[in-house]
Amino acid sequence: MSAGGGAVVLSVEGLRAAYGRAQILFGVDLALRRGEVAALMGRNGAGKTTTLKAVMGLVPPTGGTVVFEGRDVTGWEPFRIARLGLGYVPEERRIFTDLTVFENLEVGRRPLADGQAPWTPERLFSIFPNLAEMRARRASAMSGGEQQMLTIARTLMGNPRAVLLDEPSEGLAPVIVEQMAEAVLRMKGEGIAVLLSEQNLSFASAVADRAYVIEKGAVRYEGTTAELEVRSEVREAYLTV
Ligand SMILES: Nc1ncnc2c1ncn2[C@@H]1O[C@H](COP(=O)(O)OP(=O)(O)OP(=O)(O)O)[C@@H](O)[C@H]1O
Repeated sequence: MSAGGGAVVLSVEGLRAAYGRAQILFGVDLALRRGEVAALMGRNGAGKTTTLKAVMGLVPPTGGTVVFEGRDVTGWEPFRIARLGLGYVPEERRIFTDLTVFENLEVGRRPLADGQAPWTPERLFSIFPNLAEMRARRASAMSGGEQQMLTIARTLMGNPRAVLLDEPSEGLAPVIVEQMAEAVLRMKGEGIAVLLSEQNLSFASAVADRAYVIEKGAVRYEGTTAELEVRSEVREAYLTV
């Protein structure tokens, strides 16, 4: 599938996945271009999380292809895909609660790919200023939203070129949602391509250039988030409850 614009970093074609006998994805097509933020939208149970997991190899694809930076990684083990430079931040937080913010970041450090400026805790603190203020704090003493930011920051310590973010705004207080949006935009500013799953159109519009709307395991609509704002019939069909 051609996405137009910049070079395609991640290309997903006809992706199928199932949990046992329950088929969930029926051929998902999407592309993420270099340096863009794209939103994967859809109602609860539409298949957003399953799409991200199937891309990452956490759920084995039963059909279709996942190509990352020109390499067919379909069904590879997740750690191998991550090593190629595709980061993944699940909905549930993955941090060490007994470690401080700074220590959690250090634990995430990975050797970098050729020619990339490596992330350091100091560089990350400029993207996540709220984490800078609590660098010596144990993660167990942080709010859920702060832990979510730390999870993202720790993923960046692995120097990914693209990141999959599963529902980054879910369950966060409005002020933290704003900080999260700023952090996503700063990631984009650093040249990292981001594919995030999202139910909330206002968050998606704030951060994403384009949106894919998924329902019953297939993409039903693709367009800019600005277009989605005015296409009420699409929102009513696939987004509003
Ligand atoms: N481990 C699992 N075993 C069986 N079915 C599952 C499993 N995980 C998810 N499902 C089912 O797959 C479908 C898609 O779920 P998925 O989590 O991908 O949706 P989603 O769009 O991310 O929604 P949500 O916003 O609720 O996370 C749902 O019907 C869900 O019940």
